[in-house]
Amino acid sequence: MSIRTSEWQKMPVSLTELCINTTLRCGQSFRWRKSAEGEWSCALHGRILSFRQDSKYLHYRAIFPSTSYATPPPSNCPSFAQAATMDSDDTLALIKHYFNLNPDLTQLYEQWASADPNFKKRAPKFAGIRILRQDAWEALIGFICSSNNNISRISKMVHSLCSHYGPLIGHIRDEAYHDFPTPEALADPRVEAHLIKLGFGYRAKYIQKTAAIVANDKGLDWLEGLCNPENPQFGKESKSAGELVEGGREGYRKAHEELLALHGVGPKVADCVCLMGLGWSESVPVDTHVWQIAQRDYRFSKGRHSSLTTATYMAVANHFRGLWGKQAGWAHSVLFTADLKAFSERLVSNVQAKREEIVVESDSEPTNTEVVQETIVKSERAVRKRDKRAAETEQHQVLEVEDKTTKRKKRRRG
Ligand SMILES: Nc1nc2[nH]c(O)nc2c(=O)[nH]1
Repeated sequence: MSIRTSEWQKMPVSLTELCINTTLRCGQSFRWRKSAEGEWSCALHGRILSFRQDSKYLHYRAIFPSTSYATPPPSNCPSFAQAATMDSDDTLALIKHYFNLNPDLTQLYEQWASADPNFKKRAPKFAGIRILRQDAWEALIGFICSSNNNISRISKMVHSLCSHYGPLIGHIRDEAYHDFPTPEALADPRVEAHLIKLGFGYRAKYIQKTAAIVANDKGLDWLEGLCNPENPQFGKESKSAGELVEGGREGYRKAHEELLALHGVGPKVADCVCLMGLGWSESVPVDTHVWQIAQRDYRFSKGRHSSLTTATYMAVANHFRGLWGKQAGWAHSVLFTADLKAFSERLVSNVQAKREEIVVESDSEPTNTEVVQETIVKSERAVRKRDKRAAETEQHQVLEVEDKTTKRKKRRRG
């Protein structure tokens, strides 16, 4: 496959408004790869996008496959449906959309800091953390992979999904870049067994079943129709508001509720999809980090909210919405990112807040507490039972492997 590479271009943007080193690796999108030369790359909407950043500019380049694809691009692929050629290059529009560059982050920071003394104290100054506007489908599958998982393992899983099931776009320095797979590509019943072999555990079934619902039953338009009408998907800006879900709090609630019906989607996963894939900026995903922040800094450790039940999940999210306003999801991601171990030394808060000893490491295997908390907040009993059985099966498989390995070692030792 031959490729066509555009020249490097640049657009002015300050690090306070956007920092790609933070935004691309803080647990929102799991597909960006950074080269030894400091270049970030990912296949997006039928091209490979690459970025470098300095204090004044975001430098970008797009690599397009030539018109002769090894396999024809699927017309139903969210990325390919609007894939551009170099001749109709919409790369700048895609970048502005993807990085969600309209909201003024400096102004938002001031608003959050004046409403919330804890935000003022803890938030890293000039961090440039923005909420990405990802394709709804990619966000849905990425966050199904995220359940009881850490960022580096989620990234490996998503990379594996793309390289096995996504269309090949091209290579950079011999490294292959695939776009995100279509719902149809993941809906085949054989996908589940293959993903189990690839190490997805109980998430394999969720991915295949959710893909089958989207591909065969509800359709991608249904999923994309759950978007905030103020923040439609890339290339769908012209859709009339009547065809989309209503805006405001009701629209967000409806989108959240509909997502909960899918396999592998609990309240936290649904909120991540609402925030990062559907443009509902008031959505606040309450995971272990956010729950610990709420306990440590917002008096959620005592009384009726001492454990993360569904009611507590709602109370925490509503508390933050009341405090931070319409873009509460953006504010949450600043504190969430500052709490990740990978960032805790690099992002220094206003008062150089010393790290707490009990930081949950995002890049380590989930602790029992994390697993239990994610299970508790599943809203339906049936979902809870199904999850537990699946998790136990995975645990059994792990134990079986460990058991066999121990026996083998013992035998070798004689
Ligand atoms: N509350 C949040 N949970 C997350 N998990 C994940 O992978 N990313 C996030 C996030 O931004 N917020």
